[in-house]
Amino acid sequence: MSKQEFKAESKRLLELMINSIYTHKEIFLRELISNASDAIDKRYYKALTREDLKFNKEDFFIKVIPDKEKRTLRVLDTGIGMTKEELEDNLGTIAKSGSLAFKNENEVKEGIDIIGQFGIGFYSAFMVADHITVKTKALDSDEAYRWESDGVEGYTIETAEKADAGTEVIIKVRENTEEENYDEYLEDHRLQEIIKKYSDFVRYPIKMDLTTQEKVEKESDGDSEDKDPEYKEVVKEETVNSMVPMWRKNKSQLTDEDYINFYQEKRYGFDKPLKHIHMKADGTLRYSSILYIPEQAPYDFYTKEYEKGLELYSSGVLIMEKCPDLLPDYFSFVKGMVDSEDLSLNISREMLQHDRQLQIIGKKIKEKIKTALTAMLKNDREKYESFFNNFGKQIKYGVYSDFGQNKETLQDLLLFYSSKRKKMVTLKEYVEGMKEDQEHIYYASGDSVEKIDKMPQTEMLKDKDYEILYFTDEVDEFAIKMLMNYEGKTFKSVSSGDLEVDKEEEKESKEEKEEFQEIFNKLKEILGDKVKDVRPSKRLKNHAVCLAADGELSIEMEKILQSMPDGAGMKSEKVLEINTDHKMFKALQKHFASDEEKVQAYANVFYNQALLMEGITPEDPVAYSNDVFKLIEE
Ligand SMILES: Nc1ncnc2c1ncn2[C@@H]1O[C@H](COP(=O)(O)OP(=O)(O)OP(=O)(O)O)[C@@H](O)[C@H]1O
Repeated sequence: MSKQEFKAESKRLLELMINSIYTHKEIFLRELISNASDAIDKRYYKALTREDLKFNKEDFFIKVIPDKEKRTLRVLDTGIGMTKEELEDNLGTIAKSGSLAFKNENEVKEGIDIIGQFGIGFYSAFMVADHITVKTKALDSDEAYRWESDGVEGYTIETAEKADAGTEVIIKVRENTEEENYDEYLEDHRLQEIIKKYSDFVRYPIKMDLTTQEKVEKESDGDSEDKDPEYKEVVKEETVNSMVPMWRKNKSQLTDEDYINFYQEKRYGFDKPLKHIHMKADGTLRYSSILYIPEQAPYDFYTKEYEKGLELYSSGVLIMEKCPDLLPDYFSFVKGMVDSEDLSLNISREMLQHDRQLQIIGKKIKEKIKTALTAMLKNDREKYESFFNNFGKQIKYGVYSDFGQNKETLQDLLLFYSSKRKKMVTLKEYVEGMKEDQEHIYYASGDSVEKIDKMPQTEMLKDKDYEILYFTDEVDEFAIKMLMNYEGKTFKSVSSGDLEVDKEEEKESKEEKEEFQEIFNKLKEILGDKVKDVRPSKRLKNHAVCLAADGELSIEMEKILQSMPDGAGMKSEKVLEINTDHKMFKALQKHFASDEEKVQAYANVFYNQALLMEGITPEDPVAYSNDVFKLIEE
């Protein structure tokens, strides 16, 4: 059986390829510039390997020249050029990459960054062009050639005139359509913008003739100021790209200022970064990265609109503006870039073929950020607290999310306000400061430090000199529940039914309960399902009542869950605690045997007062108010 070759309808294939591979038309310029840069690289390589060739860096550049009248855009280079055969081979065969062949044939050395590998990029120019001309003269050749094509009907090659070696690609820009504005590819500022975005770190200068306004110098009559200055348009050749990628430089060559400038130039944020991390890896997977911890959270940071990610470059050419896979969610505030020459790109260069490489880089990045934050916490507490103020919530979400997978990584980065030290403390610091027989890490939840400070439930612990951590973010208690314990110490809410502070006092409290059993039973009967229990309190000193919660769900958590669309059914097991030494309890005792109506009012007022102190509105404010009046009327 004879083997048949596949036949391809090349016209269709070309059309398909051009219009379905790329998401953004503007990348055609990135592709042409990358080809030009590859061509110069090849010439540089030849110069390294041949004695008779010199490579004077200044002579090698890429130039981008738009012409609005002719609707042409020219991209020229002083690279290696192409012979007639190479033109046929490389531009006449789709998916044939002369650059990949060059890389394979030559042992490409350090300092050469050949980008092309698929043999596709060139044709992306047909997304914006209806006709392309390539004029080229190969190094060491006397002949120049012109390749022309309008994309669908094939191409022609004929001899041409060209003085020096190199290539000039002339694209005839399409006319605007209703959906598409092609004129922008003839505008200086737009071209500049595209070059900066994708090709800023191409190693050779990308030049453009740019028009600027210059003041006309007039004959002046002494020192009077020119009230009516005249300007003229001046065209100057300028280099548009920055060329040297900062991340390739050695750290020792760079100052803090350089890193700040880079952050601002790249518009990673409008603030100043708190810290930068510059890393390079030279193992099997080579990459460099500059990461920043910003000073302030962007306005949309805690919204769904915020997109995390790092810029991803392949050999200095931008592949992705925000590559999310390089950052875990809990470090989503980190900005910066990664450049690697070892990425396996897909043909559009918009994605990677394997995410394994990203996983490896991402893991290292995660470790570096953690190390940097830990060092900041240790060596520059003020800076760390400012960081935590902005991004701490994200770290807490990190502890809580993914079923607590990352809690160990993150637990030592947490800070909470301490009742005792009146400042932020780490969990480690809390545990180190625990009283000898203290078993739990105590915390109190509320809207603000000020409000928590006044919570009746904190009275007794403070009195006995226990330290309490104040949880003011909604996520705090959820995160801590996920953490379960820290260095073997479990977390306990000041509102929990059983504080386990003083065993002796607890015994007393039991005895007391027996003494007032009848009253407490009655109160429970009146309040019904609203509370799980009514008990005498030992934690209260000056206040009459408070709410405590038995079980896992605290009152604060219930409030948060209630505000969520599907959290309405979640209820905490509320316990009404009453201070039996308080005047109000004594008043209740007085009426207990004689006035059923008053006892009802007391029960409701006690309960609703406790709710109010938790920031919860009574279910029936009118009934509550009437009950209050009933009690003060005498
Ligand atoms: N300006 C140029 N100077 C010299 N050779 C060029 C130039 N532009 C293209 N070529 C040749 O044409 C080939 C095909 O280019 P094309 O852009 O289609 O693919 P590529 O750059 O090899 O790969 P990729 O699709 O990954 O960009 C290149 O490999 C190179 O050999």
